Formats: sequence, C-alpha cells, structure tokens
Amino acid sequence: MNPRAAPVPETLSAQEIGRAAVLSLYDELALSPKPGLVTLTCRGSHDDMDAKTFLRSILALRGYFVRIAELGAVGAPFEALERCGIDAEARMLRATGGVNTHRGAIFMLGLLCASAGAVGRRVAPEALRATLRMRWGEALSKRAERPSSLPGGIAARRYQLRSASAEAALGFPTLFETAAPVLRHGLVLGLSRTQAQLDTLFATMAVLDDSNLAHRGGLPGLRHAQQAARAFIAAGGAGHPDGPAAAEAMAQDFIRRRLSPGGSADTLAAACWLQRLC
Ligand SMILES: CC(C)(COP(=O)(O)OP(=O)(O)OC[C@H]1O[C@@H](n2cnc3c(N)ncnc32)[C@H](O[C@H]2O[C@H](COP(=O)(O)OP(=O)(O)OP(=O)(O)O)[C@@H](O)[C@H]2O)[C@@H]1O)[C@@H](O)C(=O)NCCC(=O)NCCS
Ligand SMILES: Nc1ncnc2[nH]cnc12
Repeated sequence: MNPRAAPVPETLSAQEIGRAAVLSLYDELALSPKPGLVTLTCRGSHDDMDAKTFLRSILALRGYFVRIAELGAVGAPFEALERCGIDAEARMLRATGGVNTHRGAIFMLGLLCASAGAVGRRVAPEALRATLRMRWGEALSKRAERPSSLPGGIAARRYQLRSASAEAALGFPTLFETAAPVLRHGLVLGLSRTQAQLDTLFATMAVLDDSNLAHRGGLPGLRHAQQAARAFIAAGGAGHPDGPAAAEAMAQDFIRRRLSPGGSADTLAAACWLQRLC
C-alpha cells in the first residue's frame, strides 16, 4: 500500500452510533449545576420528573438509536425514520409514566444517528450535516410547516420562533455552528469536560429559540434566559473563578422563574455525541 495514501476513515457501526447517543444523554443529565434542568441530584424547575425518570427514559431508548442508525444505513425514507421515532416516543412515555423527558432528543439525536448510519464511517461534523440535509432536508422542511400540537411547537408558532422541526430543516445550525465548536474549543483550551459542557450549554441557550423556555415563560422568559446565558459567557464562563457560583445562582434563578431550557439540553447532548464520533 502507498505509505503516503490518506488514511481510510474508520467505519462506524450502528451499535457504536447508538451507544454514543445513550452516553451523551447521560452526559447531559449528569452535568451540574444546570439552569432549571434536571440533574442527578436536583429536579430543577420540574415537579413531574427527576433523575430516575431520565435514567429510565435513557435505558428505554437504547435500542432506538441503534435501529434508526440502521435505517439510515439502508437509505430509509423520512417516513420510516418518523415511524421509528414515534415508536420510541411511546416507549419513552411507557418508561416514564407518561412524562415527556426526551421527545426533542429522540427527534434530534435520531436524525443525527440516521445520518451517521448513512455515512457509515467517522467524518467531519459538516459532512454529517450535509448528509442530513441532502437525504431528509426537503421532508423536514415540509414537516416544519405542519402545525404542531406540542406545547413547544405551539409556543414557537405563537412567538414566531424557530421550532425544533425548523431547526432540523436547516441542518441544526445552532448545533453545528455554536454548540459543537464551543465544546471542541473548550476542550482544546484545556477546560475540564464539565466546564466545556457548561460553556456549551450556556452558549447554546444564548442563541437558540428554545421553545420550552417560550412555552414556560413566554417571550420574556426566553429573552431572560438568553440574556443571562450571554452574561455568563461574557463574564468568562465556567473556567472563570466565579463561574461555578454564577452557574449555581442562575440555577436558582431559573427554578424561581420555573424556566427550563429543554431544547438547549438536547443540543448539548447532541454536541457531546458529535464530540464522541467525529
Ligand atoms: C418534530 C418534533 C420535535 C415536534 O415538532 P416541533 O417543531 O413542534 O418541536 P418543538 O415543540 O419546538 O420542540 C420539541 C422538543 O424539542 C426540544 N426543543 C425545543 N426547542 C428546540 C429547538 N429550538 N431546537 C431543537 N430542539 C428543541 C424540546 O425537547 C426537550 O424538552 C422537553 C422537556 O422539557 P419540558 O419543559 O418538560 O417540556 P414539556 O414536558 O412539554 O413541558 P411541561 O409539561 O413540563 O410544562 C423534552 O421533550 C426534551 O427533549 C422540545 O420539547 C417531534 O416531537 C416529532 O414530531 N416527533 C415524532 C417524529 C420523530 O421523533 N422522528 C425522529 C426521526 S425523524
Ligand atoms: N436534564 C433535563 N431537564 C429537563 N428537561 C430536559 N430535556 C432534556 N434534558 C433535560
């Protein structure tokens, strides 16, 4: 073999893709402190779910992420992915007693796992994004036009925000242009995984039209969260000596306001998944 030949990217199996999704959902749950979100020791702004609810949900989704990566590998149409996702939502709800823990993560990480399955080997994040848009971008654009009956989707339409479906139809710009680069850059700078993940969560909150925040706090709630996240980053982020105290103060503030950036949490999990696989 020519010693100067470019190395062949290693292949990625559906099992590896799915396993990375499960580990990344756990990364997100375990990150602490988080503003309004559930951690291993805190319910955040939620009365109906805690760490056990999320752990049951994550375990219930193990097979789903592998299955949807397999569907991507065989070139399945969007409708097949959607059916797989809806089955997974039902499995999630059975595991959580009817609580919506990961509907957004099922959608977002499901599409990413299908895209990784379609490519079949480790590639740069932008190549994965291009595959997602090429294969299912048109179907996702049509999907985004359908009115949603979900709290987040209703809020997104009411306040003219970019819903999860609309974000997907654009190839998850917040994930690929903000969250993933912030996580990668933080680790290169020598931040701990926890510090880099916290900066990624806040950088995402600062720019994402998180429909959960709008559903819970209206436009004022969303804008408050975005401004607070921008202030945290501007003050030096998680690596600053005052970072931990500032993050804890924001966690308490969000609980008082009953705010919960669920979409930002899913985007953080997706950035952790990309960091594992790309
Ligand atoms: C396509 C769907 C996602 C629904 O479409 P829609 O566009 O209406 O989506 P949204 O309602 O805007 O968001 C749905 C969930 O996605 C997360 N999310 C929110 N904003 C964004 C965003 N800008 N970008 C990406 N993702 C976003 C968020 O999910 C997380 O939060 C939920 C938990 O928080 P909580 O506050 O508890 O929410 P609720 O329980 O609703 O409120 P309370 O009752 O507590 O007051 C949890 O879901 C997290 O994951 C949004 O909630 C999708 O639903 C769909 O159509 N699915 C079927 C097809 C499918 O899954 N296919 C897979 C492969 S194609
Ligand atoms: N840790 C978390 N807490 C609340 N909602 C979420 N949605 C996704 N992750 C979440």
